[in-house]
Amino acid sequence: MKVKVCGITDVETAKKTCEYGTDALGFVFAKSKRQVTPEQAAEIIAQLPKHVLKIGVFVNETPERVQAIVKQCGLDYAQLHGEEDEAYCKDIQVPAIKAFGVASPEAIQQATKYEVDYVLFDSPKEEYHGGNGKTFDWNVLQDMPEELRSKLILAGGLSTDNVKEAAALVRPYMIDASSSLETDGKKDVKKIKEFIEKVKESQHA
Ligand SMILES: O=C(O)c1ccccc1N[C@@H]1O[C@H](COP(=O)(O)O)[C@@H](O)[C@H]1O
Repeated sequence: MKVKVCGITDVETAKKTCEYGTDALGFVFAKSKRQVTPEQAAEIIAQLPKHVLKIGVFVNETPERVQAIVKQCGLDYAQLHGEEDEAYCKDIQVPAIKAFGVASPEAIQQATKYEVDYVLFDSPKEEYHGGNGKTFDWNVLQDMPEELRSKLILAGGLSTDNVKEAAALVRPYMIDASSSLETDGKKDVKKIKEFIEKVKESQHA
């Protein structure tokens, strides 16, 4: 099972997270406690190994700005975490992940309509569109087509305490976390290391 650590804001944490074996790192360009500028993200990304995926998080941004930031920073994917519709996602012209707030099993039907590389299931939005550290009822994902499951990124309040249970129940392609990997609002490399280990153990469980 793959793992993504989201909300990276400094190069030391990014490098350590790569050393610990993350598959992907997330950089938030939307309104967030973890927001970075394209210039900050580009400077961090330039110092990281190529094999780790770099994912930019956007909320209701213009396609032109998403495309420009993807190019400027060398991002592998744009994570669209707002109300971007099917037409927006079809026309975005960069590799894309569409995020959905999951309140019921209907999220599955909604997600299957989108032509994107991956879908991400998170808890419903609050003050911020994501990164709220809240879980949702994973049981609503029980009857998911295997085709969707194979490109599913599971997020929303995942931590070392609950990730094994979530991974076993949902069996996503990738696990994504941000809030639980912080202490006093800053990424905590000890928590990141433990979390990556737990996810990697999950695939053997
Ligand atoms: O991390 C943020 O601050 C953020 C802001 C706006 C949109 C998405 C954001 N992050 C994504 O939110 C989910 C859940 O994170 P958490 O573990 O519950 O904190 C995850 O996909 C992040 O990529």
